[in-house]
Amino acid sequence: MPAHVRRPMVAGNWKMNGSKALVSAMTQSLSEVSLDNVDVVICPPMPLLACVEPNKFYLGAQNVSQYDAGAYTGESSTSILSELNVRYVIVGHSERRELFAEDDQVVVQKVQAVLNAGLTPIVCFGESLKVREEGNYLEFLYAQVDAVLNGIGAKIKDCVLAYEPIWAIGTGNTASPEQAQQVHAKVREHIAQEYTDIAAGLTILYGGSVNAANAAELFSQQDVDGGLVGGASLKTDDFIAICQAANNLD
Ligand SMILES: O=C[C@H](O)COP(=O)(O)O
Repeated sequence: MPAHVRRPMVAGNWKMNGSKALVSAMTQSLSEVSLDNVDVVICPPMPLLACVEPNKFYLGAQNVSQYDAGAYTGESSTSILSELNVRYVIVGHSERRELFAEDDQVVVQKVQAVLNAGLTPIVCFGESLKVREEGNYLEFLYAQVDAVLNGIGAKIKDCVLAYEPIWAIGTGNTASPEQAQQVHAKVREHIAQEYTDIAAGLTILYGGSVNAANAAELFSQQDVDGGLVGGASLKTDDFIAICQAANNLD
């Protein structure tokens, strides 16, 4: 059985960090390495999107409005993002869900808006430490995924998924490769119950304290198709090492 049937992806989520200088440094560093076997996505803060000229990587946004246009102060639409060469949009990150009260309904609306614009949502799901310790985390995760499936059906094939256990985000407490693989395989199986062929081809990223030292082992898991990287995506050398780990998979 081939170890990896899906093309790997590494997406760097800068969150509310970075600068024009980091855009230049990252663009330069990525231009100097060969990453032919991985899709690399950089997701800087919204205002920096306009400074990026994607070269050997794709551009991603960390958020988008669910509305098309109009009186929505502070929001950005899919059409504006498209003009800035954005190809991917992170939707449903736990920080958006928790800090900005985005529930499943809003997540679905945003996923629909992104798909309607011809862009690719990176749809995040993940459980808290409490839910994990209570033991029913798979049911919790299935419910998050089902909310999206119920909203978009077979269009799930045009999405990237990202499993981000909240307890692993920014904590250094990375999920073990076995923990990541278990969830990825179970979620893929869950989706396969209705969408067998789509599930097999679906890219499912892992996010939560991915770093240059642990990336290769995480990405070598059969159902882990790459990473959604926070803190380590702000350091050019570390981020490139993570991209190379995905690029160099068997
Ligand atoms: O979107 C990225 C994740 O929240 C992971 O962040 P982290 O790599 O800093 O743990």
